[in-house]
Amino acid sequence: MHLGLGNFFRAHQAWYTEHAPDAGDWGIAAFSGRSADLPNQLTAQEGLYTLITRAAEGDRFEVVGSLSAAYPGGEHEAWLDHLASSDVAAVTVTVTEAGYVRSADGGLDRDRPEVRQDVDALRRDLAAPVRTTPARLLAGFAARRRSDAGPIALVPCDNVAGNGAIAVGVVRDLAEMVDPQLADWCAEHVSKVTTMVDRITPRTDPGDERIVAEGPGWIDRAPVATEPFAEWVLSGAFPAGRPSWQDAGARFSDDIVPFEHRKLWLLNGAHSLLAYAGSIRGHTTVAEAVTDETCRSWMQQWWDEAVAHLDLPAADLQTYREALVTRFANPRIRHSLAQIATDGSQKLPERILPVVAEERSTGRMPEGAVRVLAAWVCHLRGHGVPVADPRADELTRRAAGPLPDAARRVLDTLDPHVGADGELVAAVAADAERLEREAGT
Ligand SMILES: NC(=O)c1ccc[n+]([C@@H]2O[C@H](COP(=O)([O-])OP(=O)(O)OC[C@H]3O[C@@H](n4cnc5c(N)ncnc54)[C@H](O)[C@@H]3O)[C@@H](O)[C@H]2O)c1
Ligand SMILES: O=P(O)(O)OC[C@@H](O)[C@@H](O)[C@H](O)[C@H](O)CO
Repeated sequence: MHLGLGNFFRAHQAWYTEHAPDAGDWGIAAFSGRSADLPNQLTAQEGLYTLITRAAEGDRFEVVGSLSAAYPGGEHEAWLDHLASSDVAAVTVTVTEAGYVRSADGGLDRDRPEVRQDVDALRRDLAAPVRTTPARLLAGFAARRRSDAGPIALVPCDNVAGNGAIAVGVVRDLAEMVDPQLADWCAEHVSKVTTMVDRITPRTDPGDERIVAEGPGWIDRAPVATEPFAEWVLSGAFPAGRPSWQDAGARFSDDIVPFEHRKLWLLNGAHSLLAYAGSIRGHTTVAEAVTDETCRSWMQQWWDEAVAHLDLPAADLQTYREALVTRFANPRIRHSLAQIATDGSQKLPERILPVVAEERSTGRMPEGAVRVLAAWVCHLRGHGVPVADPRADELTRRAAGPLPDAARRVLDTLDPHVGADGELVAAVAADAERLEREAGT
């Protein structure tokens, strides 16, 4: 099963399943977050869709057939029925960083109104409709317990370090509020799988339907375009089995941390830098921003700081950096900076702050990281692409007004230690002033 039926899942987990040699033994029932458009369209196409692999030299087309059913998120009964079946061995999840509804301490944000509503609903009836991801998972596991369908693997595929522990943790936090015995059942039956996922997959371009019609000649109302590169590293047990993803290129590792950090800091960190600083400089896509010499030098500066804290061979990291420049510069992938800039409050703690903490603990001022934070502050002050963030109101309020104080108020929301670091705040404020000056405001 999958929760978070969107473009990335279709280009990544569904594609790995399609390419596993035992693909014929498996199928995926996928549920959207809420919207019905994509699941309904996919159902009308019998779950089939075109994956366009978009290289700089041209497109390759393939029909992916691993999706056996697609449901709007609201179809809660179907969700429970599937999870209650012993045929289901694993549930993969892509619901964005914000979808895990965590508080600053990393656990479930118990005070969020939607979490409170779900707790009340589940206390009344474990099969009641619920909205948040932790509650949907918990309700599904309760249905599985009722039907005695056995263990299952929980496989989050969002860009968050330690995503396995995070997903299991928010479900456990919720279970303890709803039914402690269910928490015990989950501890015994839900296997935590941690993953590093990578494949740049932007929103579908409106012209892609026509490209598919004119290329292979298929009528497809839901194609998805992605880059040629794909990587999946997993760590954890699958007690009820899984497709042979390793034969489709996935890697299983007991030590996933260096891979997670390499990807989140180098790829996603650079993406965030380009999204905020690049859009302030007038760019709209990653490919445009990365051809700007200034943005590129800022990116290299950030990478120099980040790689110093990665426990991987230097030559591998250099190769990875060079490949990233090529991937970002792919002129045929239109990855909008506005899409990447969303939810900065959830992303920057993953992508930038671990390096800031390491650097500051040695007394250094990481100028590359400072620039990312400064560009985010400017973004919250109205520069570059518009703000879209679950905490947008609070953040834009904090970011308004004279700069050193505004920067401190904003950084405080990411991590109170960061907000309390006077030298860092001053450096971010000075950089933000510079960026605003250069942007002509
Ligand atoms: N697109 C990429 O290049 C890429 C690469 C690696 C990882 N990812 C991960 O996958 C996630 C989804 O990316 P996508 O490109 O598929 O996006 P998308 O917008 O195409 O699909 C996202 C899906 O998640 C659901 N969703 C969104 N917010 C939710 C929430 N708060 N609670 C529950 N469901 C929610 C949506 O309804 C939709 O079904 C990213 O946030 C990221 O963590 C994406
Ligand atoms: O998907 P998000 O919103 O977490 O982040 C935007 C991009 O940085 C991200 O999607 C990358 O393209 C992806 O992580 C590449 O594997």
